[in-house]
Amino acid sequence: MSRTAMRASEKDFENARNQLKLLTKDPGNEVKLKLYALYKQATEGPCNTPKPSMLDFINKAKWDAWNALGSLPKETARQNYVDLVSSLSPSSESSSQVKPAAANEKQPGSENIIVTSQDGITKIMFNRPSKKNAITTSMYKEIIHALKAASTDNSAITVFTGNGDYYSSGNDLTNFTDVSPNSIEETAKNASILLREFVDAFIDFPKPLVAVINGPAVGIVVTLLGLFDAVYASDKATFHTPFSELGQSPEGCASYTFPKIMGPAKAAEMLIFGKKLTAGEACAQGLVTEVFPESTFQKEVWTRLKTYAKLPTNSLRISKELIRSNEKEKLHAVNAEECTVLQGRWLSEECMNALMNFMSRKSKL
Ligand SMILES: CCCCCCCCCCC/C=C/C(=O)SCCNC(=O)CCNC(=O)[C@H](O)C(C)(C)COP(=O)(O)OP(=O)(O)OC[C@H]1O[C@@H](n2cnc3c(N)ncnc32)[C@H](O)[C@@H]1OP(=O)(O)O
Repeated sequence: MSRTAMRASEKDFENARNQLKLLTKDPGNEVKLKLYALYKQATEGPCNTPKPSMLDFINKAKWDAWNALGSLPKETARQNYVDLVSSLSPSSESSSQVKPAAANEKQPGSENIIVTSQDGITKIMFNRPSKKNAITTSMYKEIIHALKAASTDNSAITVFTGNGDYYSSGNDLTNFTDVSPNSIEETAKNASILLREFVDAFIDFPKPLVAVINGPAVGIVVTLLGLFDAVYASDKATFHTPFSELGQSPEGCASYTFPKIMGPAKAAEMLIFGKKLTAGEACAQGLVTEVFPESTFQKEVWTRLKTYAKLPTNSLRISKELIRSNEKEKLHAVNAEECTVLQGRWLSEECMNALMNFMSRKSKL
């Protein structure tokens, strides 16, 4: 994807407002309501007016759309507004990146992350099977962008999955190996900033987020699961967070979500001692919603998700908001703390030795 994650400035926002006035084609009521809601959220914050009566249809629809954004931060609303306007303008070079979802529409980007929208579901797929779907620096940025686009597209739910035998082997360990000794500290700082923004995008994601775990999952793709609303796993999936082995520490808010989900003792076995769980064990501990036999996994899960995606979209968002909103501030604080700690870990001898071990194993030294 050409556009990396950005924060829209006041100027971008103003430009988007002007660009909207120049539209020649009516974008339709649904999009207009989204624009209205994002504009109000960006300028006034969360919905702060009394709910109109049931019979005041137009104002009620506007109020519902604004209210559905819950506590979405003003900055995110501003960015989403700019992205949505840009997607409506035929002259915009980035228009295809953030279009509202249409049937079987594939969004362009690098081939390592494939984003498609169909049947009310936006699917974000790790597509680097020869490297077990390890996540490169540009993939982190593409995922942030894909989540921002999915938060305002027409889909009801957003699903992550992997192509090939792995869901993902987590962070690409070579992200850190091409760094010159003089720029190690700067790289660690930049990585910490990117990681924080990446995890923030999951914390703030307003629609139901589902993981379809088609195979083994390692590292950050496991820790993030505590921020998902449903996790469906094939019985050949495993869940592994080998942070101590790598001289690192947990991220993705797992230091907070895992003890809450599975209790501190089980969380410690995973996050401190790196115990790998089978899908059945992860389900018994509450990290996974349901496990399916590999032979029927894809069919059963996608059939179910298509049914869920037909549910009223505002209701889905509002229910998610009710479940998650009280935790958001805490999660952002946990994320910030984990990223600061990791920044220090990446500079440690323990971490550098672990990366060297991985590289020497690769080069068969
Ligand atoms: C500004 C700087 C940018 C910074 C970017 C932001 C950083 C954010 C960091 C967030 C913190 C995240 C933490 C984690 O995710 S920790 C987990 C990291 N992952 C691992 O430790 C897994 C490492 N891989 C393995 O152990 C094995 O490969 C695996 C068990 C997954 C599979 O083993 P198998 O024997 O079946 O297959 P191969 O090893 O032969 O793998 C096939 C090829 O794929 C390459 N591969 C696999 N995983 C990774 C990986 N994580 N990173 C890089 N490369 C990977 C493997 O090397 C093989 O490649 P070749 O065919 O070229 O040898």
